[in-house]
Amino acid sequence: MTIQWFPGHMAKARRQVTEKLKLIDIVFELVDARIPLSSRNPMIDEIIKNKPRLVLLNKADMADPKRTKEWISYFAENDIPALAIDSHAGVGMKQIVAEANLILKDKFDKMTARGIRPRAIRALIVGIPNVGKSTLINRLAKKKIAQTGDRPGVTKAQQWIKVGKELELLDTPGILWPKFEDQSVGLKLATTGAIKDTILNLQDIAVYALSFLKENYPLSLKERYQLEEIPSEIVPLFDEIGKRRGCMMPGGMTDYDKVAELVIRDIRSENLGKITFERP
Ligand SMILES: Nc1nc2c(ncn2[C@@H]2O[C@H](COP(=O)(O)OP(=O)(O)OP(=O)(O)O)[C@@H](O)[C@H]2O)c(=O)[nH]1
Repeated sequence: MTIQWFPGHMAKARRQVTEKLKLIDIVFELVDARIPLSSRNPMIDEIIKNKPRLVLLNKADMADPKRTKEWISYFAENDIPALAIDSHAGVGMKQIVAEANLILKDKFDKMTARGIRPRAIRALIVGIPNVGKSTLINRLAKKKIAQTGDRPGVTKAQQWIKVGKELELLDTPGILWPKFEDQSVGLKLATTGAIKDTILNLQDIAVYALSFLKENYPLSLKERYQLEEIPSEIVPLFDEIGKRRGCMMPGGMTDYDKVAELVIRDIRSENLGKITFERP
């Protein structure tokens, strides 16, 4: 479902998350491992304030493992614990519980010392649309949780989902908006499929993606499209890919829309390998 983020919706989404923060011990901030900055909410620090937090770099199966390591170090240097996970396959689920236990150890030890009976850690998943919140909840719950959604504007009763004995999750995640201010953020969100293609021009997205790949993953580009050399200009690169892939119009002109579509599809289905679009 696409959400139109108007200022009123943002305020409401923020209020809903703020309300839920009162109920929980820790926030699991879900980001896309391929674009860990662009897939973050720009106001997240201000919204969650000093609530303990664990950043989860989701879809790590699609990201460049070398870059994922760099990102985890980057977050650690900023005193934010982070883990790489793949909610789709269920990789990293045990580490989430272990890491949450570690982060909250002091708080829970103090509670025990004061004679408060140990209880499960309570967590809330937050993230921008399409980052994998429902997939993660279902993975952790080990069953499919009904998707009633917590769209800005829709309210429902809170329910806890048990994850083993040690963790409880709020069943509806907090949905927050991405950064929109910066054109390159929009292009990255579109390239990875986080926002609908119709919002941005397909050729613009492909120009961004191909320019990035040319600089950062030239070998993947060469291999996928059987290019001997990568043209230094973007239009000849479109032409070359078009020629190799039969994206031509009658009369021998390159069908640029078709090339754009093909490239974007290839990126999203990992045909160009594991790619990360941002470095710390
Ligand atoms: N490869 C891969 N795909 C994932 C992963 N997690 C989620 N996905 C896919 O990403 C898409 C979006 O996942 P959802 O769980 O619906 O995302 P969401 O954050 O709940 O989205 P909204 O309901 O729009 O807020 C789905 O197609 C998932 O299958 C992952 O770790 N790896």
